[in-house]
Amino acid sequence: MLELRGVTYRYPSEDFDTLQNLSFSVKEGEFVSIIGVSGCGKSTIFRLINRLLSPGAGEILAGGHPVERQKQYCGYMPQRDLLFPWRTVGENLRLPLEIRGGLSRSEMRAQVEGMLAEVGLPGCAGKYPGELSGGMRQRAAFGRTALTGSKLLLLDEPFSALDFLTRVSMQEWLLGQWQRHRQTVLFITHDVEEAIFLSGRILVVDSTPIRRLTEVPVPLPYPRERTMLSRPEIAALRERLLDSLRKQVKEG
Ligand SMILES: Nc1ncnc2c1ncn2[C@@H]1O[C@H](COP(=O)(O)OP(=O)(O)OP(=O)(O)O)[C@@H](O)[C@H]1O
Repeated sequence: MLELRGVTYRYPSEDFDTLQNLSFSVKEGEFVSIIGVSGCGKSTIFRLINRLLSPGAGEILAGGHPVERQKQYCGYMPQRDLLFPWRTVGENLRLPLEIRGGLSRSEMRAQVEGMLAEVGLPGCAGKYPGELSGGMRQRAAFGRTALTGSKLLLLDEPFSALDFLTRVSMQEWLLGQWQRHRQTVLFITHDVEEAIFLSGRILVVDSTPIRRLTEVPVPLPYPRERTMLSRPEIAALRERLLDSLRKQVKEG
C-alpha cells in the first residue's frame, strides 16, 4: 500500500538531514503507529508522504506507483483539527468532495450527511466548529479526511489535545471505524499506550536523523479490549518502548 525507499530529506534552512536513506512499508488494511520523541521528524515523514515536501533522494510509492503521479492516494489529518471556523461542519466535510469535483450538490449533501451519521454527529451539518466539543471536532475532522475517499489515512497525533477520558473514547471509536472499513492507517503518537491499544505494528524512531524505524509487533488480537493492556506481556512491551524513548531523549 505504501513504501518508502531510501528517502532522505533536509529542510532548506538546516545543515543536517531529518531523514537519511529511510525505508519502510505498510501493507493494505494495516494499522501502524509511529512513535518517537518530540521533534525527531515524525510529522516530516507524513509531509513527505502527502507531498507537502519532496524527498532529496529516494522514492515514495503508494499502491506500487510513485506518489508524484497520483491524486488522492492519501487522506491527511494534522495534529490540530484545522476545521475552517467560518464554514459549517457540513461545509467543512464537503471540502474534499468539492476538490475532487464531479458530484452534484445533492450527491455531496447525501455523502456528507452519511459521513456525519457515521462519525456520530448526525444533525450537526449546520453547526459551526466553535459550537462542538474537542472530541466532536476531531470526529468531524476525521469524517472530512475519510471523505477524501483515500484508502490510506495519515493521522498525526489526532487525539493529543483531548482530555484523557475523551481520548480513550476516541481511541475506541477509531478502532471501531477501522474494523468496519479497514482503511490502511498510519498513526503518529507520543503515547505508548495509545500505540499499543490501536496498532498491529509499531514503528519506533530511535535515531536522529531517522535512518530506520524499529518494528515492534503488538501481540494482541482484534477486536481489542482495554483490559488487554494489563496483560503481563503488554506491560513489559510498554516498559520496553518507554525505555527506548527515554534513551532517545537522553541522547537527543
Ligand atoms: N519548516 C521547517 N524548517 C526547518 N526545520 C523544520 C521545519 N519543520 C520542522 N523542522 C524541524 O525538523 C525536525 C522534525 O520536525 P517534525 O515536525 O517532523 O517532528 P515531530 O517528530 O513530528 O515532532 P512533534 O512530535 O513535536 O510534533 C524538528 O527539529 C523541527 O524543528
